[in-house]
Amino acid sequence: MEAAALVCTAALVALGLYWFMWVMGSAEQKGKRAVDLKMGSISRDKVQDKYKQYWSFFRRPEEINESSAEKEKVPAFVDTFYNLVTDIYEWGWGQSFHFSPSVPGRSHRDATRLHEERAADLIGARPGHRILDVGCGVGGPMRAIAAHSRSNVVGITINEYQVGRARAHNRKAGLDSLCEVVCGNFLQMPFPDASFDGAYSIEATCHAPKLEDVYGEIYRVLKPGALYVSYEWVTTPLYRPDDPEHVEVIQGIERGDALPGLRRQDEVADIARKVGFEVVQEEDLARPPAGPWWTRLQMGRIAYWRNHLVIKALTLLGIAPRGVTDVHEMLYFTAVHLSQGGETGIFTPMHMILCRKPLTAAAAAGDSSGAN
Ligand SMILES: C=C(CC[C@@H](C)[C@H]1CC[C@H]2C3=CC[C@H]4[C@H](C)[C@@H](O)CC[C@]4(C)[C@H]3CC[C@]12C)C(C)C
Ligand SMILES: C[S@@+](CC[C@H](N)C(=O)[O-])C[C@H]1O[C@@H](n2cnc3c(N)ncnc32)[C@H](O)[C@@H]1O
Repeated sequence: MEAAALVCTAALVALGLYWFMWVMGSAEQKGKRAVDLKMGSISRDKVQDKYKQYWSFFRRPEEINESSAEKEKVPAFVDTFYNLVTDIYEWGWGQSFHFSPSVPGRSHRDATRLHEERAADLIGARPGHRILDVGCGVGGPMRAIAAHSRSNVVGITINEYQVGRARAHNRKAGLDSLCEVVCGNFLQMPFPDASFDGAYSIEATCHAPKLEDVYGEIYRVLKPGALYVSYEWVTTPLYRPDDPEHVEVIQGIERGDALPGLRRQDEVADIARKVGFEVVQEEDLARPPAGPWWTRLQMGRIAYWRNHLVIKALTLLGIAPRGVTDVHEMLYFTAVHLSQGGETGIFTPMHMILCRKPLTAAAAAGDSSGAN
């Protein structure tokens, strides 16, 4: 009898562990399981070192912009960052690596899709168009936009591992005839001049040390008359650089998100005009009546602790590589800083700017008008 009870208890514990670690996947989607957490293209034994290198580079984000040698290193460290975080993002957030305003009565998944479709509508994407996705991640937005507009979307990301993930997801979704993914640097894109009918970037250009460099490249590859929309990460006018608490929050966001210094909201349109764009519309999509984007991060507190335990256990069992716990801990603090940035209103991840490449070069040279 005692032996039977022991066997039953052992079976229950084993079942519980299996459920906790293998079945209970992400907070949002069951696309990625904890046991499949890799660290991109980094080999298992290098994860901890790579994380340390990343952290020592981005620990003092304010210093990166002071030296051009440091600025040049940014894309390589951003690539390392996405090797470290891509699987954790997919596991704990889903295939769209961005925020969206919450929509009462709708799921996060719906709110995410609506935010993505809005970008497609703003640039008038339609069947037959060739649209560029600047910094495409694993392609969540690309698939939503291709399915919504039936346009052909070409995504570019600096991270090879994301290219593989995005292509696999595209195939699985049956959208590989509309979606293409290229590995490359958006500061020097491998596309001919005037080869796209439209472009968008969702929470990606914040990784560029100089916004004019990426905007200049997007301008180059767009056809005259084509539209470009971006959801930008910026500090708002409520941010006070002389308030140590504000500085702590903003630097926390920069460190944990591989950002070489956040820009101010009022800088973005000037930069777009500087490279030749006409600014058609500009709006912080996080402002009321939009629902708060940061509550999704806060509601996940219990999920973070569960995830932390799962990752710790998998590391102890030798299933997840050493270093994953450090990356996960960094992300936890990033989430705290992001939600403080949202609550205080000093930061927004969705400052929307809609730009047009003028039809003629003369119009581009002559444009110094403001947004209309
Ligand atoms: C645009 C960027 C990324 C934005 C977001 C998609 C990510 C920013 C912070 C990430 C996360 C923080 C906490 C993680 C949590 C500890 C873990 O258990 C599960 C995943 C997180 C929720 C993770 C998910 C993605 C983010 C919200 C930047 C990089 C420009
Ligand atoms: C936060 S993710 C957003 C991904 C996608 N837009 C989404 O919303 O799911 C930022 C993306 O920008 C890409 N990126 C950052 N710097 C880049 C660069 N210099 N060249 C190309 N891609 C870059 C990253 O690889 C990543 O795919």
